[in-house]
Amino acid sequence: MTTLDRITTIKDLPIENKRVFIRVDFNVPLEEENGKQVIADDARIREALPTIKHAMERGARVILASHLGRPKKGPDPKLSLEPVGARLAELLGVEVHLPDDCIGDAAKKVVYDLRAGQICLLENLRFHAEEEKDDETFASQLAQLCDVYVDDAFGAVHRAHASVHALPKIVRERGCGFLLEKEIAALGKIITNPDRPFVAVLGGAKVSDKIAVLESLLEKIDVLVIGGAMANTFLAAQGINMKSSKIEEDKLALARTILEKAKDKKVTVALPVDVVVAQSIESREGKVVDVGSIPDHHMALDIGPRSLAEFQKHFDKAKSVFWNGPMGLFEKKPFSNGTFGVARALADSKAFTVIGGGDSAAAVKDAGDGVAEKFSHISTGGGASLELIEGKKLPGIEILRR
Ligand SMILES: Nc1ncnc2c1ncn2[C@@H]1O[C@H](COP(=O)(O)OP(=O)(O)O)[C@@H](O)[C@H]1O
Ligand SMILES: O=C(OP(=O)(O)O)[C@H](O)COP(=O)(O)O
Ligand SMILES: [Mg+2]
Repeated sequence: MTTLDRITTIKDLPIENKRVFIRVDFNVPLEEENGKQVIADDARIREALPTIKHAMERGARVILASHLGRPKKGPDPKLSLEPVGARLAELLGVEVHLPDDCIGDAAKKVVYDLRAGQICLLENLRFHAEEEKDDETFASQLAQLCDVYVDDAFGAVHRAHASVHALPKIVRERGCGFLLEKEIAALGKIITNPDRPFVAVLGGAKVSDKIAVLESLLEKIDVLVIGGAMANTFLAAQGINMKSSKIEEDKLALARTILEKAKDKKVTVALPVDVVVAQSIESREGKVVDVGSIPDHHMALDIGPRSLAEFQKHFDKAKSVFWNGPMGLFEKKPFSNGTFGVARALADSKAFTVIGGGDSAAAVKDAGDGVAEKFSHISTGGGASLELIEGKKLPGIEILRR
């Protein structure tokens, strides 16, 4: 079981007057409004506040660092952390300094000028390809900025990336923040000893990342409910023509293996029987069709009402539910019913319900008044909580141990 054994918490780290690098997960969902990037849900910023405030109050010179999105090649103004810095400044009521690069002279200038209790937010770590390569030279450039390393980026601890892995490897004074502690404590029960039946609900768009997790997840669960873009690949793997839907062609064989393995393990798999389709993600309305009857040039963008009713039957019997990944393109109204329907169904269920993921967490908050509050735990990490439940050791946690 994952515990925080031999991991120092920020409370016990010598941070007074020190330069303290806090890795946060400020990878917030964004919406474009009149050509500007606007934060759709600031939960990941709010959840990091206890650690940030603690460091400021103890007179640390605080250096926050995060990734945002998946920039393809170098700096991308649409994925700048600038709006995040502005929101953070509002929430804290202090100035947040924003160097325009996370390493080099731009960063050094801002960081070395910080006084005790002051705070800066480095620009998107992924503007450097070295971040995702866990590059040691890049990590040593980040290390030049700080004396102490704190990881509070729960949503990114499953990534062996430079700011999560190579950097803490070389900073002797290292530990975790309050959010990481809180997440591990809250997820503990569902990781080690979930009440059964245990239902996992998987959706979302990060199919190639998350499909591999399903194979070992089958060892832990009784029912696997699949929706969202994840379901498209599984339906295609069963020979259904998904037409223009988003499919991961190179994962079809793996999807078949998972379905076979589920049969062997007597894990029930529920896939959509109907979907909401449209010709493009910009379409203003969708049409409900059976999965076998998707019209040419149409793509599946949500689960349909019959699927929701089928999924509900599994939720009614569940004692524990873990959900990661929306059931469709819920950000657009015509394709939100499946996700909001599952959210409402789980909110009303008697099971221990955990939802994880930046987008999933945002979705339950949009699902209606009082829905989010009825979940037992809303985790800031999707992939991270999924891999913890799967039983994996996560690089960002393991590297913090003494
Ligand atoms: N059928 C679909 N087609 C296109 N996008 C989808 C579909 N289903 C889900 N999505 C998208 O998946 C995204 C979230 O995926 P992911 O990041 O894996 O979830 P989370 O952040 O909760 O872990 C959402 O932006 C949603 O619009
Ligand atoms: O948003 C995140 O994960 P999630 O979408 O699984 O919740 C994390 O910030 C990790 O991002 P990544 O999957 O681009 O490495
Ligand atoms: Mg996401």
